Amino acid sequence: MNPQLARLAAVAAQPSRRIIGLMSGTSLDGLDVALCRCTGHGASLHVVLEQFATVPYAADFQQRLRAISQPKVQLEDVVILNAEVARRHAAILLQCLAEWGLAPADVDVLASHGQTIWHAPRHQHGRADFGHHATLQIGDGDHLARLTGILTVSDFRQKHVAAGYEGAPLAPFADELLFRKPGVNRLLLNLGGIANFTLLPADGGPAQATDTGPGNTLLDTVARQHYPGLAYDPDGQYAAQGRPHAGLLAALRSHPFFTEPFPKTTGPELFSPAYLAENQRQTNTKSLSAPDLLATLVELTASMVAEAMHYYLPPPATAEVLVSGGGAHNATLLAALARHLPTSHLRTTAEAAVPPDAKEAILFAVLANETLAGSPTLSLGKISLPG
Ligand SMILES: Nc1ncnc2c1ncn2[C@@H]1O[C@H](COP(=O)(O)OP(=O)(O)OP(=O)(O)O)[C@@H](O)[C@H]1O
Ligand SMILES: CC(=O)N[C@H]1[C@@H]2OC[C@@H](O2)[C@@H](O)[C@@H]1O[C@H](C)C(=O)O
Repeated sequence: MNPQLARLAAVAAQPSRRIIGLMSGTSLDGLDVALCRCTGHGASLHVVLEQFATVPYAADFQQRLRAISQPKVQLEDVVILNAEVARRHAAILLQCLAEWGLAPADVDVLASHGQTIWHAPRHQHGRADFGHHATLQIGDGDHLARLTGILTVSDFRQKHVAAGYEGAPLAPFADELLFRKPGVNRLLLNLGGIANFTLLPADGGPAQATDTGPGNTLLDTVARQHYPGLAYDPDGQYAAQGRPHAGLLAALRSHPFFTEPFPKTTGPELFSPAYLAENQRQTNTKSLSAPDLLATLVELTASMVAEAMHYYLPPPATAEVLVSGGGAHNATLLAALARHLPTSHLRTTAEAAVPPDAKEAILFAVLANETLAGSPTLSLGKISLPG
């Protein structure tokens, strides 16, 4: 037997595994690296976050990732970035390990999401010649395994798509294991580039999950355009100085995504700078001040989260809302959510001992753990041997 297969079987049979989750999300801000100790699996899973870092991308690399997530690109650029994302992620990971005083041999498994460059659920591509969902993440797992020497599980979304789902959100698989609290409606709200949530019903019913629309992606676009040198609106301070523009908000809310049935997923392909610019053109709001624009977008994100939540949990039902993702730092966005969800209790996932910035990277560590050690009904991801 190939000794690497024996090692794979041994890691899968261990009572616990040290797994590094890597997540690069739709905000393109950097790579989240979560070193997790995963003990057990399924209902008996216990996860301890041993280390966490977000390593920001250099501006030029960020710009190239943004440029590749466009409808028309040079195929060669995609091919090269597939290898380059993996190489950069491997270098970042090795750097983190060195800073944490660890060697690759101290880690059992690498769980890598890669970078989504295009997400095409059926409702979004609408093609008559292909009636299925599709999505593409780059940053190849074989490169990661070879460059780090660590057994790698990657490309988690394709099996979900093959099974007839949209490839996202994958969060409910881990949210179920990490956050279920009997007798309480728990809503795990992730405010990344795109906003998505998992509802874990109080009655023990199945987890429900959906994307709700933009999270920070358009807020970041406006911050970058109007405040040179800023990547986002720090703590929502500029949005707090503005007032939502009712006409623009109504136009933004008229996007067909918002009338698609739940559950649904999307990406920055749809909620792009072009969508914002076109709605500003139609509503004569091109000269709206940056604070007013930001306030309008905060209102869009918050109202769409509330609308989706109320679809699954009509008032007066209440929920404990546990927020994660970078949007958890945007005080203006959190205040808008609190206004739209007056009967719910808004907290961050820190409430359940999961740091909000680390949650998505932990998710992929959990998914890899389940693939290796858990039930065969949830074996997402491809396995790459390092040799
Ligand atoms: N201090 C802060 N104030 C306001 N916003 C912030 C702050 N810190 C981070 N953010 C926002 O969070 C974003 C990054 O969030 P996160 O890393 O959760 O997104 P992501 O994982 O890339 O997205 P997704 O979950 O959609 O894939 C930043 O682009 C910014 O908009
Ligand atoms: C296709 C894709 O990359 N989707 C991401 C994105 O970022 C947030 C939201 O849209 C969510 O649906 C998903 O990520 C999380 C980790 C998920 O799958 O649960």
